[in-house]
This record gives sequence, C-alpha cells and structure tokens, in this order.
Amino acid sequence: MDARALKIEAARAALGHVRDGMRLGIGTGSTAEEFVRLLAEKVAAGMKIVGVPTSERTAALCRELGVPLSTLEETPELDLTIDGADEVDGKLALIKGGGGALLREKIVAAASSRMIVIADESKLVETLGRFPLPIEVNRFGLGATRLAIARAADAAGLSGPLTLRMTNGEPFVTDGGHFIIDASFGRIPNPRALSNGLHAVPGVVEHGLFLGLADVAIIAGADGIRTVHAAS
Ligand SMILES: O=C(CO)[C@H](O)[C@H](O)COP(=O)(O)O
Repeated sequence: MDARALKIEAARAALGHVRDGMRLGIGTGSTAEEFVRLLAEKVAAGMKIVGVPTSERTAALCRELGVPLSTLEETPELDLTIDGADEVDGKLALIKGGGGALLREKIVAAASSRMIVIADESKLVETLGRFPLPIEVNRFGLGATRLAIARAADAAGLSGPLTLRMTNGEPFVTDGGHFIIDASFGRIPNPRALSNGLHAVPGVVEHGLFLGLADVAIIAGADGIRTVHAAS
C-alpha cells in the first residue's frame, strides 16, 4: 500500500468516530484532506455535522466539497477534532506544523473535547525531533526572537539550526500573518521543558509541540490499523 492509501485508511477509521450532530475540528495537511473527502461523502449522504477548519486551505476544500463550516466565534466548543501530524510518539505527544497551520490547529484542538490524530506509520517515532519543530513567530524582532529561541533550547539541553521557512524565495507567511522558524534540534527527550521555555519567549506566537491534546492516534501501516490511546 502506498503512503496515500495508508492516509485514506487512517482517515476512514477516524470517520467511524464521527456521529450525526457533531461539531468537528477539521485539520490541515494531506492526511486531513483525505478525511475531508470521506466526510464530504457522508455529508452528501445526509450526515449532519458542522466543521471548524484549521486553515484557509482546509476551509477552501470543505467549501468546494460541500462540508458545512462554522467558526470558533459561532461554535466555541467542539466535540472532536481530527487532524494529521508530522510526528507522534507512544504517549501521543506530537509535532505539528509542517503545513504551517499549527496555531489554528492548536486553538481548535484545545477547543475540542477530544482529538484524534490520523497518520501513516512513518509518523510514529520513539522520541520526537527527527522532524524539525515548527515555531510560529511574530515578524517583528526576528533576530532577537531567534536568539531567545536558541537560549530557551539551550536551557532545555538542545541546540541546532533555526531556519526561517521560505516559499518561492520569500518567507512563508501563516494564515495568522506570522513567520515560521523550523528548529532542527534532533531528539527532544523532554518536550514539556522545551515547550515551557519557548512559551516564555515574547516573539514566539506558538510552537508545534502538541502535548496532552491528542486522545487517540489512528496509525495506518502495512499490517493494518493500529489505535494508540493516551494514558489516562
Ligand atoms: O500539522 C500539520 C499542518 O500544519 C499537518 O497535520 C502535518 O504537517 C501532517 O501533514 P500530512 O498529513 O500532509 O503529512
């Protein structure tokens, strides 16, 4: 099975958790898009849900496919968010933000009673950090923020290149109008310490460590679907 087929399998399994009447957070990325396509089929067949998208990209796909949308202003509490991830560890700590939507993804996940992560098995890791950690930063004071991030990482015992994300020769700009620094720290044995340190940097808007947010991960692999639950 190729990677896309695995993403579809994970998305299909997650769809089994969606019930009529639910208020859904809808993630961003290629795996989340497979979920949107399957969800749209259910909606076309009569399922009543309302979705809050985590990016303009996801919102556009939902509109195109007829998935009804709301906002966190209209619908501030959600029943379930289904989203992809760049890395998932065995305790369901995540790295997200490869698609640049980490801020809205975290706000939506935090507004949800439950979060289900969908991924192919390549995303499952023993320790987070192989994937560079996306850090969303205010455009103002970029040099000072970068230095403060390096110091916060150092205090957590980490170091590595901090690369401003670029697209077509220009800095990548998030839906919120911010920049992203991709931090290649390597293994992150204590994500909580790093998270706390990064949150203390004024120019950091948010980072891609999702800790204590995911309840279930649905991982599709060559041997089938594996469901990982967060320890209660
Ligand atoms: O965090 C994300 C976007 O900000 C995505 O969930 C993450 O990048 C995974 O994407 P994909 O399903 O395309 O591998």
